[in-house]
Amino acid sequence: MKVNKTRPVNLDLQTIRFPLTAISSILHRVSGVITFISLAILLWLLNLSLSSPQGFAEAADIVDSFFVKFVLWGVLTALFYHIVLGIRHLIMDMGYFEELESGTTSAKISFAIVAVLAVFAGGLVW
Ligand code: HEM
Repeated sequence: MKVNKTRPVNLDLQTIRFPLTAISSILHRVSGVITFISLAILLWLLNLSLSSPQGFAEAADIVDSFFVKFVLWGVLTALFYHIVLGIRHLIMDMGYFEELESGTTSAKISFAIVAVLAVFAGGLVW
């Protein structure tokens, strides 16, 4: 087969820019995996806190550190991201926001909603 050697080739990763819709999609997968992994840890923590008064004190002690609170905030934010962008996904499955322009706008609006929910998550954790 004859190959056209003059066709444009772009392998310079520094010049490749992902569109916002692609970034929102990748982060949706990442947030789903984070939610899946953190579920086991959160269920273990819930079980510990419900096991006995000492268990509750132990669980409260674990959560009472900046690092753990920061991780909990990240987990909650990932869950909010997954839910908000998941709902956007389901709306797109119904045939809306499928064009580049409306898809980019809906991604921006979803990001803004997640930012508000991330602040709310911070209020819950601290
Ligand atoms: C425990 C809760 C949840 C976990 C662990 C979870 C995890 C995941 C994972 C790992 C994926 C696969 C992502 C991929 O392969 O691209 C996924 C996809 C998806 N999730 Fe969730 N999810 C949860 C809750 C939710 C909720 C509450 C919604 C509601 C909006 C939702 C909506 C979706 C949608 C629409 C997809 C498909 C995305 C696509 O087709 O690319 N998920 N989820």
